[in-house]
Amino acid sequence: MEVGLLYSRIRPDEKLLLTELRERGHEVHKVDVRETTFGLGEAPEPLGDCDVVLDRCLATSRSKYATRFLAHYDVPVVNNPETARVCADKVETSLALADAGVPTPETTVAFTKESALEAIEAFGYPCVLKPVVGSWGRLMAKIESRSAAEAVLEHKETLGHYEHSVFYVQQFVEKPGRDLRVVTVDGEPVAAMSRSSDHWLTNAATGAETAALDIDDEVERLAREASAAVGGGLLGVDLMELEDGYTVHEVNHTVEFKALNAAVDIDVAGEIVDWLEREFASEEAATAGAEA
Ligand SMILES: Nc1ncnc2c1ncn2[C@@H]1O[C@H](COP(=O)(O)OP(=O)(O)OP(=O)(O)O)[C@@H](O)[C@H]1O
Repeated sequence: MEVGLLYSRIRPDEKLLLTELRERGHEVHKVDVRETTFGLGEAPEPLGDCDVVLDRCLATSRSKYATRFLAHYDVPVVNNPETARVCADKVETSLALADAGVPTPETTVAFTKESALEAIEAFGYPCVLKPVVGSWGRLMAKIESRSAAEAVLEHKETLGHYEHSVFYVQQFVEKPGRDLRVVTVDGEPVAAMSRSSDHWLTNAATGAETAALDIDDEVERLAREASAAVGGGLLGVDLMELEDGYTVHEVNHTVEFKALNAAVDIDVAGEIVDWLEREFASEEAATAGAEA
């Protein structure tokens, strides 16, 4: 297979994928998105010749448009632009999950600080204010009082990027000190872990402790449904445990899996490449890969 890897920084996750692809004899083209331009005609070389391009861009704006261009050139891309569009934006994700009947935390969106304050008061304290675009728990605020709400809203309105004037207010979920991450390929769970922390932010990027997780039927079903809701592909579905069931708070479209790979006995990159081969290798490429 010829695989394009669109990146701006090669993280350990990309290294794992590159190693796995090369060991299997696939030809990999690393393309730095910062040095590439996308026109309306032909695909930039060498992306046009690839059997599949992996979008591993860090910036959601780059992911969103680059995947769109690749689809325009008829080059298969993981993830597809619809998935990237939905997952890159927390409002879109919440709507997609709600439309599909997947349980997700109650959320209200407001466009001024006055109406955001009303939404916060309606949830009561604590509640959560999240940037609509962003990851690694950055700029997420747990709001514990009206005075804190007023201060954060004023900061966002005065100092924030224009996206910060979309106020995404969410119920605070009383989770048991951890959340769950399931990596899926077209809905099929590959591996899962829990991420525990004393901090309310329990994602691995904030230094949470990770542990392998055997998922139950309910988590598997929700991971499948969440994947389908956002358009499928290679995803990280994040869930929190409730007293009775689960709630899906995020679906990641350029999923990091280094921490997961270290936590489980499964070769996550290997499973991902197995899936890429199944989905995107032409018959001759698959044979070449098998012979290598
Ligand atoms: N509504 C909520 N109630 C309680 N805790 C929450 C809520 N939403 C998120 N969290 C906690 O905050 C962490 C980060 O949340 P979220 O995944 O939405 O942010 P993010 O910036 O997109 O992070 P990442 O991209 O690393 O997954 C979660 O792992 C979870 O522990």
